[in-house]
Amino acid sequence: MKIEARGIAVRLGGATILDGVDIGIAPGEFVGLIGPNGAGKTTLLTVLARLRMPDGGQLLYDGRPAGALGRTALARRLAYLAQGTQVDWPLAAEDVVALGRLPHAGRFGPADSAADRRAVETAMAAADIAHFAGRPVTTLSGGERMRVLLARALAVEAEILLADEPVAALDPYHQLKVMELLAGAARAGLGVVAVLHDLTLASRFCDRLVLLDGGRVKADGTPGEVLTDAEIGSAYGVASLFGAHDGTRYVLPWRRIDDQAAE
Ligand SMILES: Nc1ncnc2c1ncn2[C@@H]1O[C@H](COP(=O)(O)OP(=O)(O)OP(=O)(O)O)[C@@H](O)[C@H]1O
Repeated sequence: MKIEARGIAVRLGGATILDGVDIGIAPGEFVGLIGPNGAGKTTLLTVLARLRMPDGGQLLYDGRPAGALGRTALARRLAYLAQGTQVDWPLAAEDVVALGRLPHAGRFGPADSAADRRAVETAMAAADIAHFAGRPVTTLSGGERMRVLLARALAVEAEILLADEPVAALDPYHQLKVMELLAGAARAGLGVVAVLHDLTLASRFCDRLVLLDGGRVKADGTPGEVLTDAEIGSAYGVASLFGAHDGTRYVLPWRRIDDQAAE
C-alpha cells in the first residue's frame, strides 16, 4: 500500500503542531522520521495511521482518500507500533503477540489458523522473544516489552509498518537486530516508517530520511542528503562527526553547538 499525505495540518490547544506536511511512503521503503523533541513526529504518525484526523490536508492510500478503506481492511494492511512500552494487563508475551492477528479473525471466531500461529512464531523469532513467550509482559524489562510489542506489530503481516521509536529502549545488540530486521522487511516489500532519535542508526539503515522540525518538513532525501552538518546543526543544535566504514557513511552527533567549552 502506498501512502501519500499532502499539506497535513494539525492544531492542538491553539498551537500549530503540523503545518503543511507532505510525505509519501512506498512499499519496499525504509523511511526514518527524525527531528527534535516536539517536532511533530508522533502526531504525523498518528495521522498517517488514521488514528487522528488532521485539521487540513489530504491523506491517500493507494491514491484514494484514506477514509474509503474500511477499519478492518486498514488494520490488516497497516500495523502501528506506539511509542513507549506500557502494557497494563499481565498477559503472556505470546498472547500479546497473538493480538496482532485479531484483524485477521473471522467475525465469530478467533484468529487461530495455522497461518496465524506461523505468523506469531515468525514474529517472536524475529524479535528474539521466544525464550520468554510464557512470561506475563508486566514482568518483563522495558526493552524486552518493546520487543514483544514490535513482534505484535510484525505478526499483523501488514503492508505498512509505522513504528514510533522502535529501538529507543533497546540495548545495542537488539537495536542493530531490530534495524536489520526492519531493513530486511523493507527489502522484502514492507513499507516502513520508523521514528528514530539515533542518527547513527538512521543514517546507516534507512533508505530515506524525513526531517521534521517545528511541524514542518525541513528535509526529505537519502541519509547523505538529509544528514548534513548544517541540517543537523539547525534542527538539533549539535555538531556531528562524519566518517565512513566499509563504504558506508556514518554520522555521530558529538557536541552541543552552544557548548563553547567542549572539544
Ligand atoms: N493536546 C495537545 N495540546 C497542545 N499541544 C500538544 C498536544 N499534544 C501534543 N502537543 C504538542 O505537539 C508537539 C508535537 O508533539 P509530538 O508528540 O508529535 O512530537 P514528537 O516529535 O513525537 O516528539 P518526541 O521526540 O518528544 O517524541 C509537542 O510540542 C507537544 O507538546
